[in-house]
Amino acid sequence: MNVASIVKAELPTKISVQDLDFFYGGHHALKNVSIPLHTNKVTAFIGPSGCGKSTLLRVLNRMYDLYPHQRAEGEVLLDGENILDPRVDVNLLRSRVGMVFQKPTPFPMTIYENVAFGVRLYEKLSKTDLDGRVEQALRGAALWNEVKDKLHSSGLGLSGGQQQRLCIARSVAVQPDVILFDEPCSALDPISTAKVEELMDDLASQYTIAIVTHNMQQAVRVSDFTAFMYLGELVEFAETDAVFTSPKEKRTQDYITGRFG
Ligand SMILES: Nc1ncnc2c1ncn2[C@@H]1O[C@H](COP(=O)(O)OP(=O)(O)OP(=O)(O)O)[C@@H](O)[C@H]1O
Repeated sequence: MNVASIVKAELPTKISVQDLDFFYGGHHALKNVSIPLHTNKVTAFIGPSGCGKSTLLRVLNRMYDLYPHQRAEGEVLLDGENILDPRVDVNLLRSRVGMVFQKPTPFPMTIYENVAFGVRLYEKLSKTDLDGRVEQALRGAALWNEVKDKLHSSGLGLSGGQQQRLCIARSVAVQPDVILFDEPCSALDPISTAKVEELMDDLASQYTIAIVTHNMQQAVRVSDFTAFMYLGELVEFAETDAVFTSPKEKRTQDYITGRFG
């Protein structure tokens, strides 16, 4: 079934995944997945452990390239260009499609350097422009007010929630088109989680966002669209309200009502 066709066709699409298969050696982890990520919308990926959510996210910025024996087949179009094409510059791709991981992973350097580091890889900015970019990114990640007086202290001295927002600032600083969040709140306390969720809403005005989450309430709170995956297949994809109030597939219904997973 072409589940993606159910969704409003008129919305602009930033990423279009088409007939994607993914293999870890002999293990077929994604099976014929087709799904759009609509521009400036938040798409949540839900489903039981091992269904392929993180794998799909890792395909979207070719993270799997770092590992031998992992391979993707099909097409992933970013603004119409197939990013699975071996000729694509993966460094450039990763500057356009940023990723925030489950555990905050600041570099062992100052708050300022954490944010400036990626920018320096891609652009040569004057000191004033770089300072401006760092401030803008920290503001964008709702962290500026908490760190503006200690920009030259270590990023590792921040709380877990602040470290995660620092990682978001690091992604935002290189001005990507898309940000991928892989369970970004699972290591955070409820207050930090609320801050990151609130932030996601603001970020969607500028970026296209995909988030993997085990927390269904979180998917409802933060996303415009929800994709339910099961055993490597995309079972259902629709507007979040529709998925949670009137799922079309029994497996989705069973999952969201806690019958498995
Ligand atoms: N490095 C790997 N080598 C081999 N198989 C892997 C590897 N990483 C994941 N898999 C397998 O691929 C499938 C999909 O895994 P994936 O991590 O994408 O699932 P997930 O839905 O994100 O799970 P979780 O919710 O537990 O994070 C699983 O069967 C998993 O065991």
